[in-house]
Amino acid sequence: FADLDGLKSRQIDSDQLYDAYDYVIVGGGQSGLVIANRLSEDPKKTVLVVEYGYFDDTPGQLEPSSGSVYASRNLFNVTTVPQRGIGNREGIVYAASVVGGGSTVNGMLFDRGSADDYNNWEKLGNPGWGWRGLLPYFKKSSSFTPPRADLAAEYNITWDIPRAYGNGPIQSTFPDWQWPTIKSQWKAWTDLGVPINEEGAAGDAFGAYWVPSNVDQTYRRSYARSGYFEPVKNRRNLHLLIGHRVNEVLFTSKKRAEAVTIQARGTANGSPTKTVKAAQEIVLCAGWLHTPQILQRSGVGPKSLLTQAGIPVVADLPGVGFNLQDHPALLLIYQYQTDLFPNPNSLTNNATFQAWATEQWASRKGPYSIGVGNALATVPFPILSPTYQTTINKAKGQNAADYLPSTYGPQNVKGFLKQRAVILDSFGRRDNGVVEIPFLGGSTLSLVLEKPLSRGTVLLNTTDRYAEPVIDYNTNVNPVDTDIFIAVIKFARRWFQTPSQQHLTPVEVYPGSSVGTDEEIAAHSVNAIWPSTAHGCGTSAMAPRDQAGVVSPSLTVYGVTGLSVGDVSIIPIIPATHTCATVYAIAEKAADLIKSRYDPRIRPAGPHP
Ligand SMILES: Cc1cc2nc3c(=O)[nH]c(=O)nc-3n(C[C@H](O)[C@H](O)[C@H](O)COP(=O)(O)OP(=O)(O)OC[C@H]3O[C@@H](n4cnc5c(N)ncnc54)[C@H](O)[C@@H]3O)c2cc1C
Repeated sequence: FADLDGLKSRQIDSDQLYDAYDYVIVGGGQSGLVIANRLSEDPKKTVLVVEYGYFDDTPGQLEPSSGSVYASRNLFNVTTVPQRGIGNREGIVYAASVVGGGSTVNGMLFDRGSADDYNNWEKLGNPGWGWRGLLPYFKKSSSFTPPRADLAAEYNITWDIPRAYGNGPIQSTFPDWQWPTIKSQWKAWTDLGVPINEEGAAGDAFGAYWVPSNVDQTYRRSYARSGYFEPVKNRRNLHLLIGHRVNEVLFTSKKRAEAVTIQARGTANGSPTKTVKAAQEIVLCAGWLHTPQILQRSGVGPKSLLTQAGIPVVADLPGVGFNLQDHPALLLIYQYQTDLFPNPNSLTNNATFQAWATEQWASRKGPYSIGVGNALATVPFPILSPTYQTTINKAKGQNAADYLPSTYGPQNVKGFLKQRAVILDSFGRRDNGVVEIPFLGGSTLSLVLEKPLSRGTVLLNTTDRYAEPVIDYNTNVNPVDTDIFIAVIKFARRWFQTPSQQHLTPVEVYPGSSVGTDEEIAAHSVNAIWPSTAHGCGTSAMAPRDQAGVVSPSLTVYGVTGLSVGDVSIIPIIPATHTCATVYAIAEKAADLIKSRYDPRIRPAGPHP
């Protein structure tokens, strides 16, 4: 950050705010900074970004080895309501509050969903949002540098740059290190009939595949701030106001979004606010948790909720804050009794190895470059379980409303049924996964549910609209989700017992042999599942309006003008991937769509209506 002062020159005080900008972007997180960069490319357009968080310049934040330590200062301090599907436990909530948002704090695993996942979005009635419509934006946002040739050869690390990457600002590569045990783990997937794919990021994110980290070539975080914000620090037409919260969007009598109200962070609710106008558009990028909250606070949301909160209804949109999805997960812990040396535990239980690793890292080499790992198995249902068809039939036979929150009205149920139809098609496919199993050479596995049927809500606190919203993931309420957890635990146990892993002598530690039957696994899951792997999405979904959609395929909010959403909350169905790369593609596409509204010469890339 040699040029940090230059970077921060785009940062303004609230008394430097103009009265009006062409574009006002709410949230300077991951998507907000992408869109700010693209919209300010035209020096004649003025752009304001309002961000609640601050800059975080802590070096540890930028290293892969800090990837799993999520600093609380960069996250909103929120939790869920008791989750009835997991024994009334409260769930941890991950929502970033820092310049760069989730891209500043995340685990830097940089993967994409399968082509089928995005094609499902298009099938819901969102032309232009299938794999072909998004690939140009995946490419535009990212670039890839191959790893060391000897490491790639030894571990058979594969990639395909022409099919997957462009010259985009977010850099990605593989670390300088792999744990030897991972070789047997790769073979174990083949033992189980899981296909190995050369390049997951080319639409083939199913089976087992290598995934780069979003780091530069010295293994430092490559994120929205470094990739999209620092390079535009000299643009006079771009302002960033940090440490401020947008409270509401204000509408004209003709329902045109014309301004936002802004309050300094740390001041009491109800304190004076500043009002800033947008001549062209207000773009909400406040993330899955706060984009719906701002909409609801502004009178755009389910009428019954708004009425209860005493907020005049501008547009009755039952989907705002509904359709909440994430990837719930649980742990399976084994011990390799005859483990290879070194292994991931060597960093904590072997002082000599640790000292060597620290010395290596001083020259940006060795195990500390590895972060959260770089290999995933995203397992299709027909490979995961011989009874997958029974589960599909069970889901088809369900009365959907029985498992949705009681606040879901007819439009919400209709939207869910449309989703369910395409998801169940994907359940039967071999080119899309229902669970994800990350592996890196260790013997603790997170087993992650990729296509949950349970849906939750983010609802305005009706007695204090400026307090954090009420979050309910509704985790594990649909019994189909439990069935898939049962299947993945059994499958992962088989994986440890494959011939390829026997020389490591794997022994199960948790949950252990007392959890064997399906009933026992289901009961265990209730106590073991956590609701979120930080992939919250869906709360301002892109879908037809009569299916509880909040935004159109152009990302404009239904029922009003001058207002759009460009962040993770527009995702209609959670893809089987960590969401960061997808959010870059969404934000790049959002920027093109916004520009094209005001400049007919600009055509969004890919097929589009
Ligand atoms: C801890 C964590 C770990 C993750 N790990 C991974 C990973 O390894 N790989 C991966 O692919 N994905 C990961 N993700 C997910 C991914 O990073 C997010 O999906 C993505 O960053 C979301 O981008 P966004 O722009 O929608 O929201 P964000 O980046 O969260 O941006 C929203 C911004 O809006 C601001 N804001 C909120 N309310 C207001 C308001 N009222 N006024 C002004 N500003 C406001 C917030 O402070 C925030 O900066 C992780 C996420 C988290 C939080």
